Amino acid sequence: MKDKLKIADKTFSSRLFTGTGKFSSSQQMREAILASESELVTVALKRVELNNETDDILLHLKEKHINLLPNTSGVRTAKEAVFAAELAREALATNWIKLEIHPDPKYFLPDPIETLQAAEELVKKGFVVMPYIHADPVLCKRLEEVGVQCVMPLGAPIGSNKGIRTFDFLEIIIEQSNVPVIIDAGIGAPSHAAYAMELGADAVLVNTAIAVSQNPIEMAIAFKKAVEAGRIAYQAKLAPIKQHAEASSPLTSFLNE
Ligand SMILES: CC(=O)[C@@H](O)[C@H](O)COP(=O)(O)O
Repeated sequence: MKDKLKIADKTFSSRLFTGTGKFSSSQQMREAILASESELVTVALKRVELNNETDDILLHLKEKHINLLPNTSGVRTAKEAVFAAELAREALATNWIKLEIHPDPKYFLPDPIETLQAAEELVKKGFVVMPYIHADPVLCKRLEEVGVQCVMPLGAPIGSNKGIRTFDFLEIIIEQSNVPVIIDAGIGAPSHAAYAMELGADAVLVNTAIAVSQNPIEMAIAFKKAVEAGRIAYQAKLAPIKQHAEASSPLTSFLNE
């Protein structure tokens, strides 16, 4: 029995969210996403033809269980992000928006000031805001205060596949958060995703590691299983880490007899 994740008015059975970039074809993207059993799939507004019902990407994602999550990737300011979100709401009939403001072309690191400003405005306009941010516990609290529905701190830079490099700060964010924490970006292997879930993340978002794999469908299945395993381990509570060795079976009574 899988436990469910609730964000705003939606409930998810899968805690693996996926992206749509970097696949070698739309058909391959579709097959990998179906194999992942992901129910929340992010699409870059700049990549889809919003007013075209036959847009290739949208057409390949037309499934009852798939919720599309438009993202604002490509915008540089809060003003541009709000404009992009409004366009997406009108064209895709969803008030959900993944807020991404990363003007820096080398590391794509999110701009915290523009993100907070845009989040506040979008919440006031009735959006369910899912902000992509650095693993900054203070910013997470500020975003929560303005009414975002979750936070999406990065594990490592987008597309770097480096894994959970922000570990210490993610732990604080998870400890303090009153909204779901979704670890986004830089997750390069199923083991990274399992680790994120063992830490107590509510979900993870993975794109590059699945899309650029030599076999994206098999990799999507591996990520699905890793996320499930990590979640079960988190719920079962991991054994505490000890500084010294501790025998796994009792030695004393055997030696004393
Ligand atoms: C913020 C952003 O763009 C990420 O959601 C990205 O789509 C996923 O990151 P990876 O490509 O590193 O998995």
